[in-house]
Amino acid sequence: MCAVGTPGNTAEVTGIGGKRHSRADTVVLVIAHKGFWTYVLGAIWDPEGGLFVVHFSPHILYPFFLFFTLSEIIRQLIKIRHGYSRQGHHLQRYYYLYYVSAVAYEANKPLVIEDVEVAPPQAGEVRVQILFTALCHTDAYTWSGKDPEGLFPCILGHEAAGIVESVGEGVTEVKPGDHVIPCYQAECKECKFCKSGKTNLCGKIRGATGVGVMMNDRKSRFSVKGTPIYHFMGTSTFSQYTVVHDVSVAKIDPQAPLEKVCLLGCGVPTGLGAVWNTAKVEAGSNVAIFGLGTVGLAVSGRGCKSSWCCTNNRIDIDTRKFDRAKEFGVTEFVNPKDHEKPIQQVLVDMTDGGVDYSFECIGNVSIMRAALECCHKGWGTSVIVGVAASGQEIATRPFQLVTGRVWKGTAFGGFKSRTQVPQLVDKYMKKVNQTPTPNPK
Ligand SMILES: NC(=O)C1=CN([C@@H]2O[C@H](COP(=O)(O)OP(=O)(O)OC[C@H]3O[C@@H](n4cnc5c(N)ncnc54)[C@H](O)[C@@H]3O)[C@@H](O)[C@H]2O)C=CC1
Ligand SMILES: N[C@@H](CCC(=O)N[C@@H](CSC=O)C(=O)NCC(=O)O)C(=O)O
Repeated sequence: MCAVGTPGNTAEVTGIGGKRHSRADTVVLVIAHKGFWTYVLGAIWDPEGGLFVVHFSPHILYPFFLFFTLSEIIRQLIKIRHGYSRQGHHLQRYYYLYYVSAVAYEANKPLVIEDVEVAPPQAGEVRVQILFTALCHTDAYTWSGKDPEGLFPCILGHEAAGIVESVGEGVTEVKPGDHVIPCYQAECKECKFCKSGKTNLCGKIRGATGVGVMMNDRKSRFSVKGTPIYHFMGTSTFSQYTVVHDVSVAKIDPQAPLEKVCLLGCGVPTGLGAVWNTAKVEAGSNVAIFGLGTVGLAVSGRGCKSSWCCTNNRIDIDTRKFDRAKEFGVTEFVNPKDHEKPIQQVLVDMTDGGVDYSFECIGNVSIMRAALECCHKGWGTSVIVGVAASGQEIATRPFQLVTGRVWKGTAFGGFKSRTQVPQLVDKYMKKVNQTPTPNPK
C-alpha cells in the first residue's frame, strides 16, 4: 500500500533509492513506514546538507517505482549511510523540483509535455502544486501567436487551484499546505491602483508578468535543460508546480473542491463581475450576450429578465451550448445567419429600441461594434470582455456614444483578486452546503 506523505508528518525512513537528475542534485525515493502505512516520498539529496524530503503526487510516483531497482536502492543506502526523514518544509524552498509541465515552444505548435526544472521561490514568491487547471480562451489566444505580449517558449495556463508547497522569504499571508487559487490579476493592496478603490488592476508586478519573468531578478523560475521558459500571466498553471508572486495567490477555504473552484481563477468571476461590478445590471434588464463559452455562460442568467445569445455564421451553432445556456437562464437565441439585416438592427427591432446591457464574450472587434450598437439609445451599456488580437481596433460612429450609449471594458470582472476570490469560494460553499443531498433511494 502506498500513500503520499502528508505535509508535516514524520515517519521512519526504511528505504532509499536514488536517480541522478539533470542538474547537480540527486532525486531520491524515500520509502517510509508509519504504523500500517508505507509512504513514498520524493527527496533531494544534497551532498553537503543531507537529505530533505519533498512530497510527490501519486501519478508521478508510480513511474518512479519502475525506475528504481533494488541495487540502486542499496547503492544509495550505502552512499547516504544515515537515512532519515525530516519535516522539510522550512528547507524545501531551497531546492529545485523537477516536474512535468506542458511547454508551448512556438505559437500554434502542439504543447510539449516536458520535465521542467522549477526553481525555489525567492523573496515574496510562492511555489504552488497545481492540482487542477482549466483552459480559458485567453490561453488559446496567446498560444495562437496573436497576443502582442505572447512569448515563447512559455508555460500557459491561468485558471487553476492548488496547494502551497513552499514560500520565499517575507511571505506571510500563505504557508505550505494552504489551498490557493493563483490570480493572474494581482492585488498588492499598496499600489496606487489598489488604493484607488476605482479599479481591480494592480500595478505592482504587471511590468514583470507582461514579459514572462518574476519581479525579483527579472528571470524565469522555469527551465528545461538550462533553457529558460517564460512565465505566462504570472501564473503558468499548465505545470505540476509553478512559482507565483505572493500578491498573486488567494488563500481559500481548504474544504472547497479544487476541481470546481479552479474556475474561480478566471472565467466565472469574469462573467459574474462583468454583470455585478462593471455593468451593475439591474434585475429585469434586457441583456444581449455574444459568445457562450465559460465567460458568456457566467454572464447569463444573473438577475436578467431575458438574455440573448448571438452567434454568426462563422461559428456553427453548437446546440450543446444552447442547451447549457438555457440551464443558466438564457431565454432567447438569435442566429445572425437567419437574418439579412445586421445583427444589431435585428436586436434593436426585437427589443423595442435596443437592449439595456450587452456583453461581448468572444474577442471579435466587429461583434464588439454590434454589441454596442444593439444597445438602447440614451442608456444602453456595452461591456467588452473578449480579448481581441494584436492590431485589431474597435470602431463605431461617435454618434452612438453622443446619444447615450456607454462602452466599457472589464478585466477579471472588476474583482479584487486576493480579497474577493476567497469570498466567491465561500459563496459557492454556502450554496453547496445549503443544497439538499439527493436521497440515495
Ligand atoms: N476580460 C477578461 O478579464 C477576460 C477575457 N476573456 C476573454 O473572453 C473571451 C471568451 O472567453 P471564453 O469564454 O473562455 O471563450 P470560449 O472559447 O469558451 O467561448 C467563446 C464562445 O464564443 C463563440 N464564438 C466565437 N466566435 C463567434 C462569433 N463570431 N459569433 C458568435 N459566437 C462566437 C464560440 O462558439 C464560443 O462559444 C475570450 O476572448 C477571452 O480571451 C476571458 C477571461 C477573462
Ligand atoms: N496580453 C494581452 C492582454 C490580454 C488581456 O486583456 N487580458 C485580460 C485578462 S484575459 C483573461 O483570461 C486582462 O485582465 N487584462 C488586464 C491586464 O492587465 O492584462 C494583450 O495585450 O492583448
